[in-house]
Amino acid sequence: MNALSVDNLSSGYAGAVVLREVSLSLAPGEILAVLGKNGMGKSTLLKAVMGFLPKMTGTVAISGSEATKLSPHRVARLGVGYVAQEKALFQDMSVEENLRLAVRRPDFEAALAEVEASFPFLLQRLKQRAGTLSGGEQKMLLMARSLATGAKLLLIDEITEGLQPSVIDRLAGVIRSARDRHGTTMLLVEQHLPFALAVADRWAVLDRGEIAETGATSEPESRARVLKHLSV
Ligand SMILES: Nc1ncnc2c1ncn2[C@@H]1O[C@H](COP(=O)(O)OP(=O)(O)OP(=O)(O)O)[C@@H](O)[C@H]1O
Repeated sequence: MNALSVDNLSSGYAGAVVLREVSLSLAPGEILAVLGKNGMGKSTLLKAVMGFLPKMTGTVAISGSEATKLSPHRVARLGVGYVAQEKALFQDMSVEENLRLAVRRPDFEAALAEVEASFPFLLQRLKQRAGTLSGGEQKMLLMARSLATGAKLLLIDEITEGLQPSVIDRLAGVIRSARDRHGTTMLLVEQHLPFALAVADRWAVLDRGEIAETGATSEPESRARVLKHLSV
């Protein structure tokens, strides 16, 4: 059974159709990178799957459960985490409070172990107010927090934006390791092509709200095939 199945999904904003009959599926533990130029509908896809936007037509199923009409809260309860700047941190709360609020499991120690495995520097910052972390550090906390929740499916929107190259490399390792240890399935929207190709198993290019092309990242011609769509 697929961890995520999206079938013929169309969605958008008050009268404007952005996604047009998008279909994709992810097997459990699979990582799919969605690429494309600015404004092609990548973030819209994640928002529609998460339930922030109305689905005009089509269906979404999460681990076989029908999720097309569910609110974000109910989608989250199916084990889905949404990692995006706009659903970001509680700026006035400490790093620890941010983790405690997101991680509802009783064993907070296990969550801290997950943080240590991803970005250990955060353990020295538990009492610091999240809003006083640097932009890059906030992104690392966002990612560490999502992994610590134990979500089965993560929807990750441009996590690399604004991060320095060494942190991007570390993040790639963190994501692959989390997938290998927990079998987390991930749908990630990315602008950073080398990161996307290093982390994902498969890629899909969105062009004006439609899936234009897909491939496996193991295929040597992947980079050239994606770049063809990204040139202005
Ligand atoms: N709240 C909104 N109301 C109306 N239109 C919107 C809204 N949010 C996004 N759009 C439009 O939907 C289209 C797709 O936007 P989306 O953010 O999904 O693109 P994207 O592929 O993620 O782009 P980028 O790489 O620039 O982040 C754009 O034309 C955008 O202007």
